[in-house]
Amino acid sequence: MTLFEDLGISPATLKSLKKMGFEEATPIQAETIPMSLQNKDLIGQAQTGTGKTAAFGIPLIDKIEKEKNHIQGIIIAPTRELAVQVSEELYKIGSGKRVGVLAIYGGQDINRQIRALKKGPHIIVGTPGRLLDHINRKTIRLDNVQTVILDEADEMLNMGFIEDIESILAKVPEERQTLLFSATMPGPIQKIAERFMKDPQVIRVKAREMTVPSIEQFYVEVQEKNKFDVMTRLLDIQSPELAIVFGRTKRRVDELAEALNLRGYTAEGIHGDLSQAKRMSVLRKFKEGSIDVLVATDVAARGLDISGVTHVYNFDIPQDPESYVHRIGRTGRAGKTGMAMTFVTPREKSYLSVVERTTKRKMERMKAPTLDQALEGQQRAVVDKIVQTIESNNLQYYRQAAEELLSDHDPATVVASVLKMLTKEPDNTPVRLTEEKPLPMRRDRDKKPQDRRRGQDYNRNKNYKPRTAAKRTGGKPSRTPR
Ligand SMILES: Nc1ncnc2c1ncn2[C@@H]1O[C@H](COP(=O)(O)OP(=O)(O)OP(=O)(O)O)[C@@H](O)[C@H]1O
Ligand SMILES: [Mg+2]
Repeated sequence: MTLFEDLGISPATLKSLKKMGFEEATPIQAETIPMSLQNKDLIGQAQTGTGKTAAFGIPLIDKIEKEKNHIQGIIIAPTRELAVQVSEELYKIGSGKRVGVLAIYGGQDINRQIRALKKGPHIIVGTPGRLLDHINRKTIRLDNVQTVILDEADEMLNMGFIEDIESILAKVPEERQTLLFSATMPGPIQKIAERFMKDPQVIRVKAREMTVPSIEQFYVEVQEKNKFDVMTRLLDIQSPELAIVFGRTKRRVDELAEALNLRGYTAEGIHGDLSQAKRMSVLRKFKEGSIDVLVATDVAARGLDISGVTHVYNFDIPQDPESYVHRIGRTGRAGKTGMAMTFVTPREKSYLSVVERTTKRKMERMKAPTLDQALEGQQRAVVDKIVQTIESNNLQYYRQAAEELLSDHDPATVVASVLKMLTKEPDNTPVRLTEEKPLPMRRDRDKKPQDRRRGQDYNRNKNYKPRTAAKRTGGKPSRTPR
């Protein structure tokens, strides 16, 4: 166990951590904070949900010279939502010291950002495209930046952001500290390290598995055409508090969200073709619990930290093990437990073993549930709710009606009809889902990272040409405005 007090952190920052309820440092924090405070270049890899944000955020905040009103640190993140989330966490860590943190991302009014920049923030968290925009307009100057952090570095490489990042780093003084963090560090990340870092230390938190042990992992073998029914039955049985469903493409995400709504679930999709306002509002509703199911593409959910996500459904099996790790890592965060279900069609079974080999963890087989089991699950959920209501013991206004009912009918009949009324019976409303082409039979183990994002373009760099996407869909990949 490592206490933050033993890591050389200033009292002001320790005070903020206390306020945030952080009692002890996680392993990646314990290992990287002291080195980072000494300005070393680092590559930090640790499992999802283990506090990498604070691992780079705490020393960054600590090193900020408060009186100097210029940008001293920048953090680059692959998506707008992640930039916002990271800036919020940093703001909290820096609240004791009153450090100025600003998120800068595409889809938000640039003039508003320029006004905020004039106030002299110490730290900027941004997406590559919009950061570059401001640099070119000279509304962001990086001459005094001492620390650069790439969060989800491997993802930014996948998305084709490398040239944007290179242009940004060219404006930062050479004698900076550069940090790279992600739960996955596939081979090509070495390229970034060689290009942008000075003799980086690699810190990998030693873990037997690449995924956290507190996530139970299952696979369900199912034919493509039965996937949706199986998923809704599982949702009925498992009754997640909050669930994330992953689909392979943006079209898939839209169709799944619509289909789930048709069957009576409150679901909304999130992906790169939606307006920024819509993306933000969907996430807000999901966090507040007014949506139970968030349907997402891989990219949309990278790094997101939403408490209360108890279940992850891989409706389409991910194309590579890294995506799997990040997808299921939306649950089981900060020591909580979670459950992940991966649907696999017979043709795609080889992907399952590739995932298992990489994560060094076997998924347990789960049988597709029957309709009866789904009904049972729903009933159980209602029974639980009734028990909770009994325990809350706030029933005086209902007693008289209850006693009248019981004088005319036997108790079991009364309770059974209440159960029937409250139970959401499994719903077979027909839905329309365009069949996804199965993933190609797997031969090559090391696909080029650029080939991964078929149809998933998300704030992507203009120089990025998703070769396979254009070919397969016959259309030009769209691009979200910066
Ligand atoms: N030392 C700590 N004690 C308690 N909670 C912590 C601590 N450090 C971080 N957390 C909380 O744990 C959660 C996960 O942290 P974070 O989002 O930084 O994980 P991550 O390692 O970046 O995951 P991912 O790989 O998915 O991006 C957050 O809610 C964060 O506030
Ligand atoms: Mg993170």
